Amino acid sequence: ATAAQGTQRKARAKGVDYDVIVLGGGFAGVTAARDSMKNGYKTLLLEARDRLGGRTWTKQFAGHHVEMGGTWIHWTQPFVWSEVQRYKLEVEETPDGTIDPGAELRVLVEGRCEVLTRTEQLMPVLGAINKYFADVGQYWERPYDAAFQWNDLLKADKLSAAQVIEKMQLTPVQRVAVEAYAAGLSHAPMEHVSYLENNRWWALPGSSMTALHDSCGRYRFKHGTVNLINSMVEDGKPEIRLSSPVKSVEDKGDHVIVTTANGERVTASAVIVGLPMNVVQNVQFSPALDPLVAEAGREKHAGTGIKLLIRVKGQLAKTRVSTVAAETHPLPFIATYSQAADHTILVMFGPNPKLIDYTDKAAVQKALRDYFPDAEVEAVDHHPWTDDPYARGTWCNYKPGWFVKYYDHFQKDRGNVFFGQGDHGEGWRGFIDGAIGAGGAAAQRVKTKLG
Ligand SMILES: Cc1cc2nc3c(=O)[nH]c(=O)nc-3n(C[C@H](O)[C@H](O)[C@H](O)COP(=O)(O)OP(=O)(O)OC[C@H]3O[C@@H](n4cnc5c(N)ncnc54)[C@H](O)[C@@H]3O)c2cc1C
Repeated sequence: ATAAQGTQRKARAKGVDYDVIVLGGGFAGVTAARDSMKNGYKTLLLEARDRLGGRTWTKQFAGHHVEMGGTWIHWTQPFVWSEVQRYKLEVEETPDGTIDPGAELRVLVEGRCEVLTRTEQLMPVLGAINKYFADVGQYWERPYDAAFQWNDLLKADKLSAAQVIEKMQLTPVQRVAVEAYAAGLSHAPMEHVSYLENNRWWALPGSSMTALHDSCGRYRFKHGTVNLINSMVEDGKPEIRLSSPVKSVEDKGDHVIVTTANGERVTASAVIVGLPMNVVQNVQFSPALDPLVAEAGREKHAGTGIKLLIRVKGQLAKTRVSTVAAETHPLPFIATYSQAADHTILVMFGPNPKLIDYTDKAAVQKALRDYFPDAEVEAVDHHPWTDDPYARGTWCNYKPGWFVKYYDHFQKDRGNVFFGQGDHGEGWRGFIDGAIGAGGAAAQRVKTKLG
């Protein structure tokens, strides 16, 4: 991303360096910084890494540009889609990523690989997945308004995916598919998967499997998520300091002092926090963070899995193909990411990044051969998001019991410190869309405060 011209502007209040300082340069922070500049404020964005984008990262892998983190977007996601329209960004389709009639589904079950191709083989699996989500209307008639059915949410808050699936009458094949599906949405082991969170995803695009797959696995930025990050930066031109991890934030009442680990000290009238839920407590806030916000960060949201990119020789099947297995298998959910004449890029989502050494091509090939006996793995890559000190997790999903425990404590502004974190909020929380929404809303609240 380009650095900027924010320095040319003067802060409005006397005695401060900036009107607004934004912490974190993911989609939430970049949106907040762009909007603050557009609102007329001298704005500084402080980012710990040497790049912007946070949990999105467009990178080269085995001859393709790929996304190591957040990837798919859709027009049912209002904030990101308005950016796509605003900057006229191109999107491209993913060749696969769906389990629907017409595709081939390989299921590892009871030590064998079942290949489901015909509609009558696939329908019972799709039916079971539909059944898993059958209660959605009871909880999420309005997925942007948790308060609307709050009492119903509280009743189901403690339910894990594992508990719900346990009570369903399923064939072994159906069970594997439903479990892989629930764990795939949450990027977490089954007992950490909140049934309510799974249902929220189902409700958001319109409570159908086609709509869910289209919104979470079909369309992506043709020139990468970095294309939108760069468009926002060029548009807003905030001042940006990379490699500047924030250490402390002190609200003095009429100004806020921000100190970085490099020892820089900058002041502003307002601060917008765009940090991930799982690391926000590493910054020392004065006054202190709400203890429950810090506790949630230490406990960590459910998203702790791995997204692995695998380049394999040739094509694995004649049709579109996806695979599912139990969560104890190293590769429990695979779809096609890109195709070329002589190779295929697969994307794999699993709940446990430590199950095998995912940097080891041979280990990945061995596991892949459970589905495709002749598969030849040419390259693998992933980013260890859960070990990454500036993320400590993948996409945000609440654990069972979190609505009761934490919901009322998230996203509460305090004094001159405003919380615009993509891991919080209503609707597509935990997505690129939710981050843009949260950052934009925080910038708007700052505008109301500063005038
Ligand atoms: C593997 C994976 C797959 C995903 N798939 C999708 C998908 O397909 N579609 C989708 O919409 N979403 C997806 N997501 C989720 C999406 O990427 C995130 O929800 C979104 O990018 C979060 O944006 P954010 O700005 O809230 O947080 P982040 O992107 O994490 O940004 C926070 C920033 O704060 C910085 N930071 C942390 N600590 C400090 C500090 N002390 N000082 C300064 N800066 C700091 C971080 O370096 C980071 O840049 C996926 C995420 C992952 C990891």
